[in-house]
Amino acid sequence: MNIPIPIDCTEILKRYRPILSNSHKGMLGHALLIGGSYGKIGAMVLASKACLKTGCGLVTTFIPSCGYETLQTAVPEVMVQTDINEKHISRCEFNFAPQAIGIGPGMGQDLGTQKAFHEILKKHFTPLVIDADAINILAKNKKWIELLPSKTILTPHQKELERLIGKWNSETEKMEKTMVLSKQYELIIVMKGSPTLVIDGEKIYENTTGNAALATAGSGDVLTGMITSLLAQSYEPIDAALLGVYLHGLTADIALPVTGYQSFIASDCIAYIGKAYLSLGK
Ligand SMILES: NC(=O)C1=CN([C@@H]2O[C@H](COP(=O)(O)OP(=O)(O)OC[C@H]3O[C@@H](n4cnc5c(N)ncnc54)[C@H](OP(=O)(O)O)[C@@H]3O)[C@@H](O)[C@H]2O)[C@@H](O)CC1
Ligand SMILES: Nc1ncnc2c1ncn2[C@@H]1O[C@H](COP(=O)(O)OP(=O)(O)O)[C@@H](O)[C@H]1O
Ligand SMILES: [Mg+2]
Repeated sequence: MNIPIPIDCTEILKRYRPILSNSHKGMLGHALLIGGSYGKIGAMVLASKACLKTGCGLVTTFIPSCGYETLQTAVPEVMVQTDINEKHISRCEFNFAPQAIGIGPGMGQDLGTQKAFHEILKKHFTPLVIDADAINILAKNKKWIELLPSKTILTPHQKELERLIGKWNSETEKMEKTMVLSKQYELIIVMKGSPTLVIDGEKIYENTTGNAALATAGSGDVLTGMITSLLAQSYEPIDAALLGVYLHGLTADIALPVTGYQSFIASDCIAYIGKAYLSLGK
């Protein structure tokens, strides 16, 4: 097994691009986040706010219509397009060309939503981040994995990974199975946990930031928004995955002396993205 490459400050500074003084929002990417369902619009509030706070110029969400007012009120900077269905996504049609799409947070797995997701995979070749229920839907429809563009980023937690690759008997077997999937379909797999590992074919990266404060509802939804933001800003997919995971962990490390472990919530993760960027020192 290859030795993991640490995702530390040195590795990140090789990949991080400071903002140009003449930047305008049109140069900083337009991200599309697709997800949410009745009772889980919060996942999209978190993901879309994190996407903006990570530097994307424009962010549009596509959600079921029940979430319209909630999202517009919670994050006025984010644009909202709605599905014809009230409670879950059933037909995903949008009227612009995003630089990156993040899909899955809070989306649910209704059969209509599965069909809509299949249509997106058949029609769009935009750089993709696949999380949560989008991973669960792929696990139920394994043939659809072939439709993912090369270097699509998947962000499973342990249970989602198990749904995707099946059970394992040891950590080594878990890694081997994940690497097989990554190599077979040219996917970048962010194995979320403590620590988070990023698999890109033969390469294994191990994150050095983050702590148990992140064990809180919605912190993965925030990570999806952050990685989608970096992809939309034209980072290479592997750089977007590594920088996203590193900054996400840093928010919790910086916040810890203020919030402690227990009171840190996903919204704190978003609030500390600015300090995480500043700590890169550029
Ligand atoms: N405010 C909102 O709108 C929010 C919306 N959300 C949305 O909800 C949807 C469902 O997402 P989800 O991850 O909660 O459900 P699911 O995939 O069944 O996993 C749960 C089970 O998996 C396990 N497990 C989890 N993590 C693990 C780990 N690190 N290591 C090991 N095991 C782990 C654990 O199993 P256990 O250990 O209990 O057996 C647990 O019971 C999804 O769309 C998401 O985006 C949430 O983000 C919350 C905020
Ligand atoms: N003990 C921990 N140490 C470090 N990071 C953690 C820990 N627990 C959770 N995390 C991180 O928090 C995030 C949780 O993601 P996920 O389970 O998808 O949450 P949600 O679906 O509620 O948004 C992942 O990035 C994971 O690595
Ligand atoms: Mg999650």
